[in-house]
Amino acid sequence: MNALPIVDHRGPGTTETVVLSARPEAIRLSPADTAVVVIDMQNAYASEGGYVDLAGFDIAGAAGVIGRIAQVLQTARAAGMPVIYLQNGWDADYIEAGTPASPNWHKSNALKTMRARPELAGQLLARGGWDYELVDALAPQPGDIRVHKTRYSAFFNTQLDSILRARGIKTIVFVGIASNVCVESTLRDGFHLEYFGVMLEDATHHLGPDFIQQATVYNVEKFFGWVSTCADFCGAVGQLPTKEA
Ligand SMILES: N/C=C\C(=O)O
Repeated sequence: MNALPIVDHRGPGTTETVVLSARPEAIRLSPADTAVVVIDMQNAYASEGGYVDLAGFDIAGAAGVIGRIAQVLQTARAAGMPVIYLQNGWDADYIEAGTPASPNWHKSNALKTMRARPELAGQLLARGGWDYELVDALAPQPGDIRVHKTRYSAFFNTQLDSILRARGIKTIVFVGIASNVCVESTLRDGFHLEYFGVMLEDATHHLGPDFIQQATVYNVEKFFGWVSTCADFCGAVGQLPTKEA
């Protein structure tokens, strides 16, 4: 029987690789060129009283995602994979958010919520505020990298691409919120920048109806990358030698 296909973008001689079970096919990972990118795990998107909760989105699934992301990050760090946190938001004066000349001004649900509820002015997604901060349960560890972004895709107006290329990263494992907004936007842009994107579907959470998560998973699996799970990632990467911190 023919062996199942395994995607592998490395040349001969790469050591320390594992095969991650994924859809539509398994993909080979190496800590030498794989990073875990944590999208927007901020109070704004995952905590009660944060921006998306105030905007009326259902964040009930966020707590489970936080626990699974914590497992993924612990496993990735032990294997020596870079962990890169993205935080979405703007300066306290919202200069970076744009004006009515920017579609962000019109589409950002954070900005629209503050315009509808003036008592929230200056509180949502403002750098330095609680809403913008990462959730306590996923506090960065020594060696982790933090990148600020001002739009959905982490590849616009940021140093993410050069941070990844400067480390020889070719594969990005995505976790975080929101699956269908910042996660999918960044994974799609990563595809066009020649990165192999892997979405850990149970370590992401969507904004909107449940079918939205299925739609993003379908898009990634069919057009932009690969889909796997927290358990498969930890099971595979957990087999790699532990790197000294
Ligand atoms: N990030 C995902 C959505 C938003 O910021 O409104």
